[in-house]
Amino acid sequence: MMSLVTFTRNNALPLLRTSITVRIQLNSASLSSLVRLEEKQGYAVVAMHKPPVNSLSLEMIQALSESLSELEKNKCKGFILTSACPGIFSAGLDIREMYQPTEERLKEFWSSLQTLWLQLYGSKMASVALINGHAPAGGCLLAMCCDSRIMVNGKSKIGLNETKLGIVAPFWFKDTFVNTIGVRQSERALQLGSLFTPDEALKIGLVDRVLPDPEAATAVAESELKEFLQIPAMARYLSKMRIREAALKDLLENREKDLNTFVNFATTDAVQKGLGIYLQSLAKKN
Ligand SMILES: CCCCCC/C=C\CC(=O)SCCNC(=O)CCNC(=O)[C@H](O)C(C)(C)COP(=O)(O)OP(=O)(O)OC[C@H]1O[C@@H](n2cnc3c(N)ncnc32)[C@H](O)[C@@H]1OP(=O)(O)O
Repeated sequence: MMSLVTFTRNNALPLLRTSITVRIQLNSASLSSLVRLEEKQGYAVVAMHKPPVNSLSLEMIQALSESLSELEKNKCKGFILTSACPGIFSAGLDIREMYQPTEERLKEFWSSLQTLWLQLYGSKMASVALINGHAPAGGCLLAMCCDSRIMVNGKSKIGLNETKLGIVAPFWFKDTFVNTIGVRQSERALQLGSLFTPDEALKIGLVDRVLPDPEAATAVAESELKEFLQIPAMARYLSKMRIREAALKDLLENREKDLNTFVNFATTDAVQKGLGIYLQSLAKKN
């Protein structure tokens, strides 16, 4: 057993009740640095660190889940979700998990993603996504689960581009999208698989602020999180649930069905062929 996540204290006045270093015991020796947790004054920074592109493999998804559980266990009030990989927030689901998979791993992969979404979208903690790079598909989903999104300006894009890969975002991705940018924008963007520049994302409400550089974005993310944390926690959380609870309930009640739908769809010849071609196109680029 090796630690997957290290949680390092660097502040003298923590709200989080942790010892100097908390190590979460998980089941693989090779996963020790996928998520970096840093304790700040009154909140935490959760930084994804799976170079080159923070793709959401099974292990990465589980590492994020474990990190959130650890924060909850330590009564953390809020966190900033960001990336420790320059230029990339997250490239979304690891396509290799869905390409020529074993059924067992594919099921565990999807079930872990469901768990992460339920945890993040329904979190009692306040959260801000500091989007410091590309955020397609699953990367966009992670950002949308947060209470606020601050994006660094530049060449990065954000959106749900699943249709471009010949796949379909599941209903709970769609629900998260609709709750963020509304029905009309979602219907159009989902069909087209649109990826938005920071300014375009700002215009449709997919992000809340665009800042010129990572330093400015970090400062704004911190002040944004502090603003959320100043609101009485229960009132803030229940208000958030007014918007999110229907979507959360829908997945909770239909997890098994959603899992079967995903496995059946992902393993069709057409999807496998499409994913293979997409992977090749990514590799050719290099
Ligand atoms: C199947 C049933 C329905 C399922 C519904 C699923 C819902 C959500 C699906 C997803 O999240 S699918 C993932 C969608 N993501 C993308 O389309 C992004 C693809 N990647 C890119 O566009 C680019 O990599 C980038 C993020 C813009 C970064 O570009 P950059 O030039 O910096 O890096 P690359 O050279 O392209 O990539 C480096 C390296 O990483 C590999 N890679 C990139 N993205 C992924 C990924 N999502 N999964 C796995 N691997 C990925 C890429 O192939 C390169 O590998 P090497 O060539 O270095 O081996």
